[in-house]
Amino acid sequence: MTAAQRESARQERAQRESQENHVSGATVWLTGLPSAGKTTIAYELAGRLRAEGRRVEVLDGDEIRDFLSAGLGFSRADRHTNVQRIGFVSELLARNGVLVLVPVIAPFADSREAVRARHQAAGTGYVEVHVATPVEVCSVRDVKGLYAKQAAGEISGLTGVDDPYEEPESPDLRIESQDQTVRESAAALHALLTERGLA
Ligand SMILES: Nc1ncnc2c1ncn2[C@@H]1O[C@H](COP(=O)(O)OS(=O)(=O)O)[C@@H](OP(=O)(O)O)[C@H]1O
Ligand SMILES: Nc1ncnc2c1ncn2[C@@H]1O[C@H](COP(=O)(O)OP(=O)(O)O)[C@@H](O)[C@H]1O
Repeated sequence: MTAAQRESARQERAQRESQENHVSGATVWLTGLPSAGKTTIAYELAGRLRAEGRRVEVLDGDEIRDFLSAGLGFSRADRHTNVQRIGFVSELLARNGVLVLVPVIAPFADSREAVRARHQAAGTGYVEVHVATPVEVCSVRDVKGLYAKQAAGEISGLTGVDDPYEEPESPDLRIESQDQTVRESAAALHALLTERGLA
């Protein structure tokens, strides 16, 4: 079997599995700067969805970097590899009826597009959420002290400061977390998922 035939067979299998699963899973990717609120919103929403009886997983960026992406750094190539690995696992789970919340920076548009294309080819739902908290707010929150470390010259290559963040041009939802509570942010995303028949 050629590589093209293998890829075509893989896509057919993925589409068949997606159709056979009666509960529609999807990947919900929350992209944004460090301290934007991605993780907090993901866990708040996951709690609400689980209480409603939905199968949910959160693919937390930090956990992934401890296991699936252990050894990867923050170069452009490593971030791309990290995002593709997460996208691969997420699509597998989503295809099998799980609603997968992915609070991962994913700073490069081409990396995000490759993940979206993989979902599209398999017929698996994909929702992009830009947690669009401005860097001025993120750097005050500074949950992990990274902005302070960058300012002190202890680290470099911090997304949004001295490393690129390519904003999504047309996300399915943009959350301005600086203007609302965590519950309100999670509720906005819950409303979108309900509208799309995913929650
Ligand atoms: N240089 C640099 N730039 C950006 N982020 C950094 C960096 N060093 C460490 N961290 C912390 O790593 C956390 C996980 O990153 P991600 O896997 O989400 O990033 S990426 O999509 O691969 O770019 C990410 O988690 P969040 O703060 O939850 O976004 C950061 O806290
Ligand atoms: N509307 C909101 N949505 C999400 N987080 C918020 C909001 N308002 C304030 N925060 C706070 O911002 C911080 C975001 O941290 P975190 O979720 O770890 O960000 P990220 O995962 O994007 O790095 C938390 O301390 C959270 O309580």
